[in-house]
Amino acid sequence: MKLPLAETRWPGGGGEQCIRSGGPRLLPGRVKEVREAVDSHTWVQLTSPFHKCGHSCTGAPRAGRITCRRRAPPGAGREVRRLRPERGEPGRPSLYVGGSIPGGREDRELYGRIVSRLRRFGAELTEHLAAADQGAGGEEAAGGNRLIHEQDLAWLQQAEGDGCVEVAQPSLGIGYELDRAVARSKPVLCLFRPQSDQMLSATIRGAAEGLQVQVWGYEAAEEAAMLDAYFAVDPPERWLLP
Ligand SMILES: O=c1[nH]c(=O)n([C@H]2C[C@H](O)[C@@H](COP(=O)(O)O)O2)cc1CO
Repeated sequence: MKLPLAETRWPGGGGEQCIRSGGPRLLPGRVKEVREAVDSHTWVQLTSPFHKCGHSCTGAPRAGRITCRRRAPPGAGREVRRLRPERGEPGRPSLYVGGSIPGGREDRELYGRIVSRLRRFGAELTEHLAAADQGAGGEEAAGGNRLIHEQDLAWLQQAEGDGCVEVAQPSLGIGYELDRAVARSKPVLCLFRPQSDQMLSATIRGAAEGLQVQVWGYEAAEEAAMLDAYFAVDPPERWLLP
């Protein structure tokens, strides 16, 4: 996936803030990445504000930015880092959507329709699922697989509204996400297309339990009606704290 937030800055330019290490507010997996970014005089986008500076800071740190004002060695700062953007919108319940990446590229348009319908009900956190430039190998994110895993789980945790997973394409990743969602008591709608020529795992069928995990059969082109019906009964706003 090509991410728009990857940028390069020369240290010392334009009033950026300075930081030596990420500090305790960073996801643990990102501390190394932040240190590397500082050392290589690149900058990275973070999801939370911070203020832990070993150099001289000017003004208030800006949320989500990190840079180093040390003198750059020749050639430093040219690396373009590919990062995942911040997700969610204040005041709207955030929703998680999952679907197979390696097995589901032919369903990308369907995933796209699910993602855009879900936006009616909340801020969608995992829209990269339907990204046009996403190959079967998945994303290329700075920080690699560990970052993808940690950030997906962070988004899952962040989701106030229900999760929605398209389960027609067998996927270890979806099974894992479903388990994590259940462990965190997040309601999940699993959408399965009986006409997909796939067998839905009995374990997933058997995971359906009351309101928390629901498994619905549908046909492609019915996804909007399914989501409307699901959220009509269980609007995600109820998950927002007052
Ligand atoms: O690059 C990725 N980025 C990513 O967010 N995922 C997550 C989102 C999907 O809901 C889930 C799919 O898992 P799998 O790749 O095993 O089909 O994993 C999966 C990959 C690559 O497998």
